[in-house]
Amino acid sequence: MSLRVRLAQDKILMAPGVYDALTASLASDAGFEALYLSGAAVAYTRLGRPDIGLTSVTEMADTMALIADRTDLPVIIDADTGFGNALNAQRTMRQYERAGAAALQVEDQSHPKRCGHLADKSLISPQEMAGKISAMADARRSYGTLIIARTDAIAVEGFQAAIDRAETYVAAGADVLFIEAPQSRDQLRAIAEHFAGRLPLLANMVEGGATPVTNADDLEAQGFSIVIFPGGIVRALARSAQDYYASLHMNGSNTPFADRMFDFSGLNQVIGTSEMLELGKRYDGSDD
Ligand SMILES: C[C@](O)(C(=O)O)[C@H](CC(=O)O)C(=O)O
Repeated sequence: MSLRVRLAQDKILMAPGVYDALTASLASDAGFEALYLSGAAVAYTRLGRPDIGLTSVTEMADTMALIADRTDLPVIIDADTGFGNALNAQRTMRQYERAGAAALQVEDQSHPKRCGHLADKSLISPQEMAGKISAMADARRSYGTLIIARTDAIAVEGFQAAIDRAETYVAAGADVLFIEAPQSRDQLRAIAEHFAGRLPLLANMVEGGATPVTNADDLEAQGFSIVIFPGGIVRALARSAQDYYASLHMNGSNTPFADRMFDFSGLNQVIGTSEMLELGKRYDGSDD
C-alpha cells in the first residue's frame, strides 16, 4: 500500500527512527509499517556528532539505498533543508527517490540547520521555503513520493507564525505538515485543531526534547496521522553500548554481560544467516 493511501486511514502511522539496514530490519521485524530515516540518528551514529547540518545528502542517500535493499517498508527520509536552495532540493528529491524513499521531509531552517530541539535556530523566508516545496514537487518522478513540509518557526518567530508559515507551505503543495517542537500539549492540540482533516499531520517525539512526549493513541485521538520517534533507538543503543564497553573493560570478557546481548547464533537468527546461506545454495548448484 502506498504511503498516500495508508495516510488516508484513521489509524496513526508509527515510524520509528532507523539509521542503517540492521535497525531497519529490527524495526520491520517488530511489526512497524513504516520507518523514519533520521538525519539526527545518522549524525549521531556515523559521525558521533550532533544534528547540526554536518551530514551530506550523499551519506543520507547511500543509507537510504542500503535500507531499501533490506526491507520493503516505506521510508520517510529526512531531507533537512534540502541541502541548499531550491535547485539543491530538487537534486535531493531525485537522489532520495532513486534510493527508494517514499516521503521526504524538508524544513525551513537556514543553513547550517540544527536539531529542531536545540536553541538558536534561524529560518529562511516563507517565500523561499514555498519555492523549495514547489521545486521538489516539480522534480519528483512519482506523485506517490510525499513532501513533508516542516516549519521550525515556533521557537524562532512564535506559535502563530508557525501556523501562518504552515498555511503557506500547504498552498505551495506540501502533502504532509510537520510543525516542529510544539512546547506544550495545548500547542499540539491547537495544531491538530487547525489542520486536522485538511492534510496529514506529523508529530515528532524526542525524548527530553521541547515537546511533551505523548503516546501514539493520544496523538491519533487529537488528529495526527504520523508519529516519528527519530533518535530513540540511538539513545537506547548508546546507553547499552556504554554499559557493554564498561563491562568488557572491567571484566576482561563478555561473560558478565551475556544475558544482555545476543550470542553468535542469536544474532545470526536476527540477520537471517541460515536463510541467506540456503538462498546461495539455490543459485550455486550445491543443493541439487
Ligand atoms: C527529526 C529530526 O530532524 C531528525 O533528524 O531525526 C530531529 C530529531 C532529533 O534531533 O532527535 C529534529 O530536529 O527533531
